[in-house]
Amino acid sequence: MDPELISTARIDSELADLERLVESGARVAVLSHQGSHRDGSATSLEHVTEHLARRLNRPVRYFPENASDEAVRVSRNMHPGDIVVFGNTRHHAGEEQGDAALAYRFAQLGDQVAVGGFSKAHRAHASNTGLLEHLPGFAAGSLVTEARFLSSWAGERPDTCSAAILGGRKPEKTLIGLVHFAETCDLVIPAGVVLNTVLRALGHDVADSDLGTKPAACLDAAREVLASGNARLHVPRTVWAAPDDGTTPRAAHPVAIEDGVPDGHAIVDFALEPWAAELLGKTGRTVLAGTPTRYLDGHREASDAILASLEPVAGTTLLLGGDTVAELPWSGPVATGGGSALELLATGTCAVLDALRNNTRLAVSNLPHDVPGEVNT
Ligand SMILES: Nc1ncnc2c1ncn2[C@@H]1O[C@H](COP(=O)(O)OP(=O)(O)O)[C@@H](O)[C@H]1O
Ligand SMILES: O=C(OP(=O)(O)O)[C@H](O)COP(=O)(O)O
Repeated sequence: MDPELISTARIDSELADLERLVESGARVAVLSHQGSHRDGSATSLEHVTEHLARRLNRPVRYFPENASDEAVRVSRNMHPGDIVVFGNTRHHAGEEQGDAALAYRFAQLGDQVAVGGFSKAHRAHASNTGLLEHLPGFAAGSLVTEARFLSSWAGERPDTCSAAILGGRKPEKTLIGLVHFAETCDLVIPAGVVLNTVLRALGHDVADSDLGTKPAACLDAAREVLASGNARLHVPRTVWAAPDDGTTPRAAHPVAIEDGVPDGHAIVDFALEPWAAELLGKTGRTVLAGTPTRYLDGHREASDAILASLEPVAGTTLLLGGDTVAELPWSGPVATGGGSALELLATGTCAVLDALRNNTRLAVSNLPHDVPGEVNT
């Protein structure tokens, strides 16, 4: 595997669709995302092209732009069966803002959209919902497969004991996951940044613990969940705190939560209470979204205890999310989307699925002639 690709699961889930398209004579312009314009983490996707070419056993070209006249020229010179990966959509500020002019430029690369990439189906971005304002589109097999698979996990199951473990760093784990599963599950185990937020909402000192990218909104959501009293929440008596950036496993030490996390320290792990481990072993359905601890940095106690309590059996346990699936040793059922899967489970839909439903009108009419103005790059 390419060392830059920690996990290829999300790319590989699109291979069958790409094969089907080229075999039917389509010219395939691939638009995909990684990182963010906001923090400068978006990089070239050339290494992805190499992986695709290897897996598809056919040439796949890379063109680093996607909204320029040159990119449109490249797309118009493609032949049936060609695949070109265009530049990372996150190089543009307008992508995550759902900028209409940028979406229009993306739409010049083709004449229909096959929407895959389930993991970003909850984002109303220029390259997914935006593009569907301008071109007729359809759900690629990868999107249909994940959405259909997850539908059996939606809703409540009063006939069985259910649990949710919510970890990781992204705010969706709190804003969607904690809020939703507190209503529908018998046991919720806050972990990762969700745990730090819940401990803070309970009035504990979490010192320099990571509170994610939307700390205020997540804190409000955690307070509401606690005030509702709906959920049986696991709150550990002991957490593991590490100084500095927590990357040295031996530097972590146990801290009684009542004593508060020492200054200059951050929570990196926690001790799963025996009653929760026992209950997890008896659940009929458990969802785990977000790595529970700083697993790759060697902080593994709670993650290992949780995984040891779970059965890797279809219909019983589901692991959700890019990093979660890539980081944890797990051979059971998974979904490649984290936030998108939580959104689908909580609301029954996602931004992209809604946009596809609205797009049927466009699919039978002519393409729009009104060209928005400036591209926001
Ligand atoms: N206590 C913690 N503090 C900071 N980061 C954490 C903590 N626990 C887990 N994490 C990090 O969360 C990351 C995964 O988060 P996230 O991106 O939300 O998951 P996913 O991609 O599966 O949706 C992991 O890389 C892990 O190191
Ligand atoms: O949310 C995502 O994955 P995740 O919820 O599994 O972390 C998608 O990769 C979307 O990426 P983004 O969070 O950069 O918009």
